[in-house]
Amino acid sequence: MAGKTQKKERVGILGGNFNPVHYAHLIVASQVYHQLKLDKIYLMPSFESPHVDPKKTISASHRIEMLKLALVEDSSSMEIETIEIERQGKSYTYDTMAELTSQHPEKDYYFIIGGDMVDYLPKWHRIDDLIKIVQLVGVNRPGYPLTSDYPVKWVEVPMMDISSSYIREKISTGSTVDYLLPKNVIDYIDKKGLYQYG
Ligand SMILES: Nc1ncnc2c1ncn2[C@@H]1O[C@H](COP(=O)(O)OP(=O)(O)OP(=O)(O)O)[C@@H](O)[C@H]1O
Ligand SMILES: O=C(O)c1ccc[n+]([C@@H]2O[C@H](COP(=O)([O-])O)[C@@H](O)[C@H]2O)c1
Repeated sequence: MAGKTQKKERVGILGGNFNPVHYAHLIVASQVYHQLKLDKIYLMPSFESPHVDPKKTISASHRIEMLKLALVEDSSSMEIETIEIERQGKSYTYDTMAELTSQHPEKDYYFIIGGDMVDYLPKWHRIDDLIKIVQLVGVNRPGYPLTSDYPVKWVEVPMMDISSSYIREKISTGSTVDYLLPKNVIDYIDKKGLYQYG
């Protein structure tokens, strides 16, 4: 229609290793989706998170399977973005978001990070370019302050001291992880014998 500007779609991206996905990831994604009134949220598994030892990460196919299981009940607001898995190599967020923003100029991107990650922003690859193409969204995480020298939009989520490393450690010592992640993901981990040895 002449003279009418199309409203840009507002898309949130929660990047991570998801090794494995847990309820804090899902709650963070859902809270940001609702509080910022976004149109969609993508959970984006990294092939190799820049600050994570690749030896401690299981295969991308297992991580994607677990994400699919976690989203079976909510595929309307949340989806999986596999661009970094397909690209392989180190998953630098600037590289990914530059590719996505040039493929989708009709979208505005909100890149979500937990409070623990905010501290590391000065070390991120091309951070000064990244903040020109996405809006960073920070969510609180127990033990981390809600401040940054970068333009971070803060969203308050219920505090949850849950992490993938805690879950991996509990599984390797035979302790329960019930209610920390979806039951169908726990069943998958059991069936495939994942994380048994730390
Ligand atoms: N409990 C939590 N509260 C807030 N943010 C979280 C929480 N757990 C993870 N996140 C955020 O989700 C994103 C993806 O996290 P990631 O997949 O690395 O999980 P993790 O639980 O931090 O893993 P690990 O314990 O292996 O480091 C990151 O931005 C991280 O800060
Ligand atoms: O681009 C970077 O330099 C960079 C450095 C650290 C982390 N990231 C991204 O931040 C997200 C969360 O990282 P992590 O280590 O918690 O999996 C994930 O998408 C990573 O690719 C990106």
